[in-house]
Amino acid sequence: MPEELDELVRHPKTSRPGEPMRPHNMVCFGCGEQSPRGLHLEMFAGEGFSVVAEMPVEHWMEGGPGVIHGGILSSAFDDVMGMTPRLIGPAAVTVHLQVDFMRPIPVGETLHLRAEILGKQGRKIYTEGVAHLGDPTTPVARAHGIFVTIDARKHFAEHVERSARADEFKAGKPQV
Ligand SMILES: CCCCCCCC/C=C\CCCCCCCC(=O)SCCNC(=O)CCNC(=O)[C@H](O)C(C)(C)COP(=O)(O)OP(=O)(O)OC[C@H]1O[C@@H](n2cnc3c(N)ncnc32)[C@H](O)[C@@H]1OP(=O)(O)O
Repeated sequence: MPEELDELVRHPKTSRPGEPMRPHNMVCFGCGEQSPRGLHLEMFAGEGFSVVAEMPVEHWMEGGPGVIHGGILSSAFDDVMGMTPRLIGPAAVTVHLQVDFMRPIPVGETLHLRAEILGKQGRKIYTEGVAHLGDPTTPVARAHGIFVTIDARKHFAEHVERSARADEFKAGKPQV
């Protein structure tokens, strides 16, 4: 992370600590409640510049016998960490995601995820994610990611007609 960082300012309209964060797209694999095969993560604003979520580890998420698949864990981190830019304003997309798998994460447990903004420089937002199984002093995974702010309308303009919700988006309802 660079040494010279911008000041972080909470967006006046973002969720307050304890309040739900609005999904960025109802069919998002991570947080969309209408995603047919998604993680259906419900996220809440935490203290400071953080977002928290809980994810029950279900059988369909299995990778090694009885434990979570690494890609599912990475997806969960991507989405929870990807929600943090909303605390300060514009939408941002992942350009870099690094995951440390520290301990096995068994099926049947509930994964507690917390993501926070470490710093911002220009369009780049540096974030960290931590996951535990109920005891915050024993993390089972950690992630670091860089998100870059975008003009969402322009960024998705070329692809939006492939969306499961293309009609709504094209009708000018970017209400997500
Ligand atoms: C009409 C429709 C309306 C719809 C409205 C819907 C609203 C929805 C809202 C919000 C959605 C949020 C969704 C979150 C979902 C969870 C997160 C994901 O899974 S996202 C999916 C995976 N990610 C991507 O698909 C990005 C693919 N990448 C790109 O498209 C480009 O790289 C982009 C646009 C992000 C940046 O490209 P450039 O050309 O604009 O800018 P450059 O100069 O390349 O990068 C900007 C800065 O970032 C650094 N950078 C870029 N990549 C880097 C990297 N890999 N590592 C480190 N730094 C990197 C660069 O060095 C540069 O830094 P320096 O400003 O010069 O200091």
